[in-house]
Amino acid sequence: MEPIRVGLLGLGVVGGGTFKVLARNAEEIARRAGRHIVATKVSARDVAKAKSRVGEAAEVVADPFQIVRDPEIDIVVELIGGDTLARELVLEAIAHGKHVVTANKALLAKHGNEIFARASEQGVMVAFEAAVAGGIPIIKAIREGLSANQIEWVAGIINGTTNFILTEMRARGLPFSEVLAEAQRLGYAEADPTFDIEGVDAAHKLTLLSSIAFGVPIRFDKAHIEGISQLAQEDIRYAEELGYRIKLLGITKARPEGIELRVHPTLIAAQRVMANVEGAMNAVMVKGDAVGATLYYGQGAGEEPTASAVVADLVDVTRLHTADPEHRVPHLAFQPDAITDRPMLSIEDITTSYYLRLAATDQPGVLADITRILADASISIVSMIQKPREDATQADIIFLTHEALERNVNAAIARIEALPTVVSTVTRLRIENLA
Ligand SMILES: NC(=O)c1ccc[n+]([C@@H]2O[C@H](COP(=O)([O-])OP(=O)(O)OC[C@H]3O[C@@H](n4cnc5c(N)ncnc54)[C@H](O)[C@@H]3O)[C@@H](O)[C@H]2O)c1
Ligand SMILES: N[C@@H](CCO)C(=O)O
Ligand code: NA
Repeated sequence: MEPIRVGLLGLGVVGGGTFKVLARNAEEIARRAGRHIVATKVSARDVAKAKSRVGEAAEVVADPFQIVRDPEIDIVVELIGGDTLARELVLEAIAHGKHVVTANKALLAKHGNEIFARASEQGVMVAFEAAVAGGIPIIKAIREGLSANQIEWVAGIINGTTNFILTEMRARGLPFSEVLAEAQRLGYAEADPTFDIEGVDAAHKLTLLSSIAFGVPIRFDKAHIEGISQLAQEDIRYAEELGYRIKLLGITKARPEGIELRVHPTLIAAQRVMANVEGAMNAVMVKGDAVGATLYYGQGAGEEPTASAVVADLVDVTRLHTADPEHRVPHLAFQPDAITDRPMLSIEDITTSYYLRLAATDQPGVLADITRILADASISIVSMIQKPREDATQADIIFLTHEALERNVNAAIARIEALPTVVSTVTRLRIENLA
C-alpha cells in the first residue's frame, strides 16, 4: 500500500526529533498505523543545513506554502511555532483538505476556536497531543480515557523550563539566569523564554486542557497568569522549612458558578507526589467524579519526548484511512454543538489556602494588628513563623492560612501593607492540597 506522505514544517528541536523517530521506528509505526508514514517533504529556513540532516530521504524546500498546497502531501505537521505564519499555514493546509498535526500551544490557545471550526467544516483532523505536556498522552487520556466522567478539576506542572529552574534553585541554590540558560541549551525553552518564565506557556496549555475537560470554548484571554520571575529564593526556603515545595501549577476547576483558569506559583506539601516532580518533568492530575484522582507523569519537553506525541498523532490520523474513516473523536472531546460557554471566574472568586510573608518592625502589638486584620477578613491562621532580618529591628513574618476567599485576602493585604509597622509589601503564594 502507498505510504502516508507527511510534510514537515520546521526542522528545529521537535521537527528534527519527529524526523528521527519516524525513520527509526518506521516498521513498528507501520504495524500500528496500517500504512507506512514517511516524511517526504520538509520546509526549513536553512535549506542546506536541513538537507545535511535529512539526506536523500526527503525533499527540502524553503517555502512552507509549497508543502501545505502540495496535492501529494496527506498530513501537514506544523513545528515552526508562533501564531502568525503558523496560523496562515495551518488554515491553508485545512483549506486544501489536509489533516494537521501541531505542537503549537500558543497558536491553539489563541486561534484554536477558529482552527477547529475550519477543520470540522473541511472534515479534517487537527491533532495536538504534543502541544500539552509534550510526550505525556494527556489529551488522549482526558478526551478518550476519561470520557465517562464529569471532570472536577485538572492541575498540573505543565512547563518543563520553569520546573527545571525551580528544581535547580531549590536543590542546588543556583541563580535563576544560570539555570534558564541551561534549560535553553537542553531545548526545553520556548523561542521567547519569557513565555515560560511568566507562566504564559503553561496558561496556553491549561486553556486547552480546560476546554477538553469541561466542554467550553478556548478562552486564553480569561486565564489568570503569574510566572516565577517574581519568586524570591527566600520564599522557596521558607516554604521548605514549613514542609512545602513551590511549583508553577496550572489549575482549572469547574464550579457551579463557572470555570477557574489560573497559573501561579503554588505551595504543595512536600510529601505529595506533585511536590516531587522534579527537573523538566511534567505531571498532570485529573479528578473525575467516577474515577477519582488520576495522575500522568513524564517528559513534557525536549526533542524525542515531544516527537513521541507528534508521531502518535500521525498514527491516529493515518488510522482514519486504514480503520474507520467515519470514526472521529471530536477535537475538543465534546461534540461541536454541545460546547457550551460558561462564566469564567476571576481570581478573586477562588478559595484556597495562603502563604503570606511580610517584613515588620519587631515591636509590641505588630502581630496583634496583623492578626486582627486577618480575623476581620474571615481569614484563619494555621501557623506562623517569625525570623529575624539582617536589620535586627525588623523581622520576616510568615503566615499559613486556612482556606479563604481571595477577595478577602486582597482586602486584608491592602490593610496590612498600610500599617506603619509593616515595612515590605506582602508576598502572597497560594497553597493547594490537590485532594
Ligand atoms: N522544544 C520543546 O520541547 C517543545 C515541546 C512541545 C511543543 N513545542 C512547540 O513546538 C514548536 C516548535 O518548537 P521547537 O522547540 O522545535 O522550536 P525550534 O526553534 O527549535 O524550531 C522551529 C523551526 O522552525 C523553523 N522555521 C521558522 N520559520 C520558518 C519558515 N518560515 N519556514 C520553515 N521553517 C521555519 C526554524 O528555522 C526552526 O528550525 C513550537 O510551537 C513549540 O512551542 C516545543
Ligand atoms: N517550553 C515548553 C516546551 C514544552 O511545551 C516547556 O518548557 O515546557
Ligand atoms: Na501530550
